[in-house]
Amino acid sequence: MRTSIATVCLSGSLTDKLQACADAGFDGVEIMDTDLTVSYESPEEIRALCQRLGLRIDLFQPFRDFEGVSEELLAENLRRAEAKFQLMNRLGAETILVCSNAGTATVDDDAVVAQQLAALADLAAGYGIRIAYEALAWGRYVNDYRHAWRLVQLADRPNLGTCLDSFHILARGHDPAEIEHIDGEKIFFLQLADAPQLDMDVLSWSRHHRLFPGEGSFDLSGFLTHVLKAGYTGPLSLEVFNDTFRQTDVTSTAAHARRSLTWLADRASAANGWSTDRLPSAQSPRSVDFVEITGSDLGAADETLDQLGFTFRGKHRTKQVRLWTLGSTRIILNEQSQQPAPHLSAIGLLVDDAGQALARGAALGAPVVFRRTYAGDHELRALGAPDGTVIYFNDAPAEDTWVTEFEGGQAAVESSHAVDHINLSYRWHEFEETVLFFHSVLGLQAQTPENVPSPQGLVRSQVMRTADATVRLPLNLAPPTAPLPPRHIAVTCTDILELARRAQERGLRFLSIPDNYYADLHARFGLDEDYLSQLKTLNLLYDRDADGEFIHFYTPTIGGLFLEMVQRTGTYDGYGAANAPVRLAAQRRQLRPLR
Ligand SMILES: O=C(O)c1ccc(O)c(O)c1
Ligand SMILES: [Mg+2]
Repeated sequence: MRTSIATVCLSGSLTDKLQACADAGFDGVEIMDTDLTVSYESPEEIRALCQRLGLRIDLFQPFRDFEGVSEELLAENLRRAEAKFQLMNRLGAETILVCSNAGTATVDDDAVVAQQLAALADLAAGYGIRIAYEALAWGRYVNDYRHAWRLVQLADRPNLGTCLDSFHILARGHDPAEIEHIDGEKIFFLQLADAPQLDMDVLSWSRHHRLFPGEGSFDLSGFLTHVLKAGYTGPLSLEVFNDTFRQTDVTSTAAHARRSLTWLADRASAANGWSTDRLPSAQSPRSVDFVEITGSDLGAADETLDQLGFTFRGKHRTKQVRLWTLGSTRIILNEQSQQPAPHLSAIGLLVDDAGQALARGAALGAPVVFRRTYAGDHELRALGAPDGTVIYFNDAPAEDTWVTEFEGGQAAVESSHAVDHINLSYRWHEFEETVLFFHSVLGLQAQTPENVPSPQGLVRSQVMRTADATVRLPLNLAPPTAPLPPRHIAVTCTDILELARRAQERGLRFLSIPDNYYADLHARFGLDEDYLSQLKTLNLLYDRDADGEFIHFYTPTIGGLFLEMVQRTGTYDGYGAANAPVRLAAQRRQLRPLR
């Protein structure tokens, strides 16, 4: 697999971008015309830099609004093109992307348009240049890849081919299977971009919301399969116009981009039984093995866990670490930290093969985290998620392995309590990369995102989970100027009223819910007065849909996190989304800004 990336995906100057592309291991680049225009380096200097960095200039782009025009405009467009061909000769770029006319086209006649493309190709031939013609989804007359391909066939020039861009094809809902009818040698270039499913005009969707493969909802593995089956042998190139990636650190975004192609090539190979570009197989987590909370003073966490009915299982024999459990929920309190505020620092996952999970993550560029272990301690392997949260893998039963290292606590109490979900919050620049991390490394599926209003702006919420929903990670994206919302661990129970009452007796102060919420609950669900007043007394929240009910409560925040107890009835599969704004507003009242 040869890889390439358009300079428009990244922040910085052209030279910054080229350096970052080389560092990330790309083989080539698509140089955007404007990136060169705003550079102080000459085309020869950029060419020499690319050579030194081992980058091929796979494409120069875009050339706009060429075809389907009057004779007079055609002459002007050919003059404009010739100047770019001369520039490309200096740059050492051999292929130019010509996108379908979205601005000045007045002639909707395939014979005429093909003739004009043929004239352009003939002019380009004199400079040794190839034309890759791309149908923009919003092209005036040409906006379907099949139409662009018909025009390329009609024009019939050896140096004229087509450029396929997954965004334009999939955003319009055009069937990608017909790509297999195109002669592979005539697919001069392939651009790949994912995107979330959005209901908006296609131009804005394309210019602002494209994502790297694996981060959106397009079936790019299926798309790539069609292109490869057609016989395309050129580079897989990323062309992702995205408002966030244009601002994020160029080096890490280039690495993030490169990882998305490693994942995609593996997916396509796996789907087709090909042996090339394969990664160690994804280890879908079976369950949450543990959650670790770190901070220099975790006394408040001990108190809260005790009030919720967790069992203290003891102190670690060699480290300043304690363990609390409730059923299969294991919470580790780690005081080996300089950072005073308690925060959710690590998640342990039970997988079938921890070595394989680690190898896959490492092959996808996730840092392997080394942890000092003492003689006799069970060794857990770990990767760093993009925000630094550590993900541990265990493939042996916890109670028989690392749990035995804790001493001086009480015996385990059998119960059905388990981790329901772990809610993780992120800053604006960490989010997409985290989605790609959980999807590519662990095979978690992204659910449809939702926006939750908070007093400091909209919080984007996107759940990532295993196919069987045993491991669920709702990810929250903080508004850019707001403090990071606290993270939380939600634990299941079967009798939440009883559990809440006992917790209250032990002194737990629940996150206080306003009376207005209960008036709204009454209006929405017509709950029995007595039940409603029990919910209100205990600060419980309630949701219901056709599948069942969801009853839950929150503890006050402890530094950067809190706990939630939840009871699901029937097959309720949500997270009480209607209650999230109530929680965010309630927490705002008691929160001071974090990190
Ligand atoms: O948004 C655009 O104008 C644009 C330009 C060039 C491309 O290859 C493309 O896919 C979109
Ligand atoms: Mg494109």
